[in-house]
Amino acid sequence: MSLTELKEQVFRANLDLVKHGLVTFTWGNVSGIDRETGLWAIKPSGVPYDTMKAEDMVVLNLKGEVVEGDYRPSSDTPTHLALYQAFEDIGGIVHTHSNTATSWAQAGRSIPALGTTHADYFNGPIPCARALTDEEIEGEYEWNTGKVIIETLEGIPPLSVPGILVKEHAPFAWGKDADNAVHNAVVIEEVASMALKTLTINPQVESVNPTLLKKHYERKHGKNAYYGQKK
Ligand SMILES: O=C(CO)[C@@H](O)[C@@H](O)COP(=O)(O)O
Repeated sequence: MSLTELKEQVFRANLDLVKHGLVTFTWGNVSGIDRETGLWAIKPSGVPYDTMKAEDMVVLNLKGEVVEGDYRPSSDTPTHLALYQAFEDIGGIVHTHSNTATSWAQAGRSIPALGTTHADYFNGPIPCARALTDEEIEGEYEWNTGKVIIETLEGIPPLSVPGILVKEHAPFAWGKDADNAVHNAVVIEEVASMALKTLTINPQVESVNPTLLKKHYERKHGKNAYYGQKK
């Protein structure tokens, strides 16, 4: 993929956050990586979405060095870098402050899998990573945010649970590319909202039947997936 194509793809994915109502002002970012070259692009920090252009995307390598771009990259760049370094399967990352998912994060609660909408995308609860310590906040804060995400995902294949909440902060989502990561960020907000309503209507609900969770997850993502059309 050319750098122009990568920047265009990441730019469009960032605009999709606006289209899906996942960002207020500049509160979010999307990145995407070309695994063949190890180069990745992320939106510039604090640039309004309505004036941002594809050529404003900042390109970095997997050491975190900027290789192209006139702007300062997203403030969350070290978090994205930590995740790309740790998880070779992921090709795109999204961070938002979408309302309901952020409310779960602020409450420090994982989002339980309560039904098939959730199970179609997440093979289990959407975990809530711990809050950062004072030392982690005062040190390399954004890098340490990546570190607590990686710590929370230990033993979980990242594409089977393509997103997480960070306590006192907000959601992060990922996917096979930038578009897929945005798709998963939309799903996180939707299932966060549904779970909140479900538990408001009936606080006794605990979890979807695990057999139903497995069926729905595997029919979309399993070895013998049959949802949708053959590629
Ligand atoms: O988390 C926050 C703010 O709390 C940031 O992710 C958000 O404002 C987006 O910042 P950038 O414009 O990507 O630097």
